[in-house]
Amino acid sequence: MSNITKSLGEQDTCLVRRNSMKEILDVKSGDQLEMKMKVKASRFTRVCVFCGSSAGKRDCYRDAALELGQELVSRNLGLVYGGGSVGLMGLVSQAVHSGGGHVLGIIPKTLMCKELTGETVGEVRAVTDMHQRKAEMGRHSDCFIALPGGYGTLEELLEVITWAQLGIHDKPVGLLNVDGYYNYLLTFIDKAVDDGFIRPSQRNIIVSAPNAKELVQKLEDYVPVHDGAIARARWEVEQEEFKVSLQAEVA
Ligand SMILES: CC(C)=CCNc1ncnc2c1ncn2[C@@H]1O[C@H](COP(=O)(O)O)[C@@H](O)[C@H]1O
Repeated sequence: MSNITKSLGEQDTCLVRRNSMKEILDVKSGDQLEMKMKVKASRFTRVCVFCGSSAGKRDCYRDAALELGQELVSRNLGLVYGGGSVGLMGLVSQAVHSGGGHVLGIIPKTLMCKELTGETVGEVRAVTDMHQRKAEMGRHSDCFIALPGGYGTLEELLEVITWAQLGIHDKPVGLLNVDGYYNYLLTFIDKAVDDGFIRPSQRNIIVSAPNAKELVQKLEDYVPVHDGAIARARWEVEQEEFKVSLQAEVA
C-alpha cells in the first residue's frame, strides 16, 4: 500500500470510512497503536473497472492493474467489477481487497463456477445474464475506468460512453491508456469526429491518462457535457413504463 501505514482495529476502520473526505494523520484510539493514514478526498464512493480477463503479454499491464487498485484504496474508493480472479480483473480486485477496500464482483450465474473465472474476493452478487451484469455494475458505481482488455472490455466501455452520450447517466468515463495501448482507439474516435459521426463536444466524454493517479484526478474534475442529450428524467419515465408493460405481459 503506497501511502497507507496502519495498524487498525475494527473501530478505527469505521472511523477512517466515516472520515473519508478528510486527511487523517496520527490518530490514536484507546490503546490501539498509532495510525498514520492519509486518505485523499473523493466525490466518488465506488469505481467500476472494466478490464481484460487476460493479463496481457507485458508486465506494464499487470503493474497498471495493481497501481489502479492501490490508487482506489488510497482514496478510500470501493471497486465494482465483473467478478472472478482471471487476468487483470483478478489483479485489480486482489489489490483493492488486500488494501482493505470494498470489492463488489457482479457475475452471471453461468460464469460463477470457479473453473471458469476463479474465486471472487469480497462481496459477490450473482445476476441472470451479461445484460443484467452491466446494468448492475453501472448502478453500483459513480464512475467507470477501462484498463487494457479485449472485446469484452471494449464492449463495456463503449456502452457506458453511449449511455453518457444519450444522457442516461452523468458518470465520468476514463481510459487508462497504459503505454499507449488505446492510442489507435483514440485516433479512430478523432477520425469519427472529423468525419461527422461523433459531435466534437462529445469527444470529451472519454477522459484518458497514462497512469492511475492522473486518471482518477481527471475523473474527479470531470464536468459532464449536455448538448441535446435526452434528459435523464425521460429515460427514467420510459424505463418505468417498460417495467409496467412487462409486468402486465407476465400477469
Ligand atoms: C467462459 C470464460 C472463459 C470465462 C472467463 N472470463 C471472464 N470472466 C468474467 N468476466 C468476463 C470474462 N470474459 C469477459 N468478461 C467480461 O468482459 C470484460 C473482459 O473481457 P475481455 O477479456 O476484455 O474480452 C470484463 O470486464 C468482464 O466484465
